[in-house]
Amino acid sequence: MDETIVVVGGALLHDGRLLAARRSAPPELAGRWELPGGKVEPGEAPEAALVRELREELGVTAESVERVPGEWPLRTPYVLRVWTARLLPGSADPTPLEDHDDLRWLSPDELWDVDWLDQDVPAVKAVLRRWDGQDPS
Ligand SMILES: Nc1nc2c([nH]c(=O)n2[C@H]2C[C@H](O)[C@@H](COP(=O)(O)OP(=O)(O)OP(=O)(O)O)O2)c(=O)[nH]1
Repeated sequence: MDETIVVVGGALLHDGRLLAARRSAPPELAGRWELPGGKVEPGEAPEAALVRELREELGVTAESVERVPGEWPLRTPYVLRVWTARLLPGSADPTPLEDHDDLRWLSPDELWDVDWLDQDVPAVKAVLRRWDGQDPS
């Protein structure tokens, strides 16, 4: 039986930059940077969960674009899957409403300026590979 619970991460891309969010909780993750998102609820499509989480956490209206290949284990039973996403016309600018206390739009050459959660590092590398066809490895 598959008891995996998917955490969706949003690689929100805008004007050639990726949005990184600094967690404010729980204490063991606070201060580290991640892709905004959260747990998929029972019966919910991951793309819908991503749109919901981006609205709740950042106050934006966004849409998912495409799945970034790969899956990254978090603490059991969670796994991280990532979709690229974009802001829809008329969306508010992202604001750290819950779970985060800082946001940064990072250009490709700034991506490693922030202290990503360990488990997000391979996910961000996968995003970068899709982005402009670059391969950072
Ligand atoms: N959103 C997100 N969570 C991540 C990432 N990397 C990572 O290890 N996590 C962990 C942190 C949390 O333990 C878990 C997701 O929890 P969350 O707090 O963001 O999800 P949620 O909004 O649905 O939370 P809640 O309803 O339980 O409060 O996955 C990431 O890139 N994005």
